[in-house]
Amino acid sequence: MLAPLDDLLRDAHVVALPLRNRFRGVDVREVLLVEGPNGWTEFSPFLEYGAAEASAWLRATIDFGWGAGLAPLRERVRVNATLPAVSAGEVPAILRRYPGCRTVKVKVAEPGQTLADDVARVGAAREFVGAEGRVRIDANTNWSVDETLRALDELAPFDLEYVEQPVPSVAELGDLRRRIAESGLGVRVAADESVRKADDPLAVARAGAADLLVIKAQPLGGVARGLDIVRRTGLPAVVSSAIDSSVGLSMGAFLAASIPELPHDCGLGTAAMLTADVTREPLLPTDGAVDVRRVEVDVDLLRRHAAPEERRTWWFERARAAYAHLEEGSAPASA
Ligand SMILES: O=C(O)CCC(=O)C1=CC=C[C@@H](O)[C@@H]1C(=O)O
Ligand SMILES: [Mg+2]
Repeated sequence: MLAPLDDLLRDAHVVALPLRNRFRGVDVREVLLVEGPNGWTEFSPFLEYGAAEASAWLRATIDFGWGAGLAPLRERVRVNATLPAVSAGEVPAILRRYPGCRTVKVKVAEPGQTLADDVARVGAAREFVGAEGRVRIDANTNWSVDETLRALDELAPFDLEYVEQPVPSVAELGDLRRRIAESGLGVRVAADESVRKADDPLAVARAGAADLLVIKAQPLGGVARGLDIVRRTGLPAVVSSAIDSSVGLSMGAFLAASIPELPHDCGLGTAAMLTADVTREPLLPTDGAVDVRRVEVDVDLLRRHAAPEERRTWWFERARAAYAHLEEGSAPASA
């Protein structure tokens, strides 16, 4: 049962949170926040997403604010550091914002950069975490299978934990996985966009095209739906953020806490990427982990970081269009 839209939007706030470093082309993260009976919840699909895709995010928003919720299996979730496509020299200062984290996820294949830039950045990350640390890379579908194999060969000295969605399609992921096995490169393949942007989030697992899944709470329709995908695929899962405020990160933390086994650290440390947040107690990584807790939004911070009125109007219209999809029941299967 959907909460009435007016209930949803009546006291909603839209804030603009600047990032410390550009990430996925974003310098300022706009999010809509609203308080439901369960506590604060977030609606923050990336700006370029249409109403159909955004409807899965809105389903998550409603569920986290008004839904039944799941009892967490743990109070803390180990998280990785997230490294944007910065120069090797900037790496230590950024990674020091993730105290106690033993895993680093490195953005690679940034448009306009070279493989040499990626090798230098990954090398700096491996140096920072040491031999016991874990290093993973995320190319966000920007490579071909051949480019991925070449990159993995160049990056072999850094002993990668896994490569996240280097190529666009399920078929290419499957082809890459087979060729990695043949080559003896020994790098696992994680699916991300092939889960959260697919009409059928289970297809990549059914195709045997990934060793593990990146699971994001808002894009997949919330905690219960995210857990259902993990259960139905039987694959190891890494719960990762959508560069949300601490409110959306809290949703991700509850999802991570609902999954019985977490063999890889989760991508939920991204409050450290924000120069501002909406709570006096942001969900920042400490001792390599984040709390599984709801966050108390601070009214003064909402006011200080409020987006301009025209942006609030844009977000309200966006929520209405996404809600219309939910009401028509035409939300994508993954929602
Ligand atoms: O997984 C992490 O370490 C942080 C989250 C993260 O990397 C992402 C969040 C949202 C969209 C993408 O830019 C990116 C990803 O592809 O996983
Ligand atoms: Mg990814």
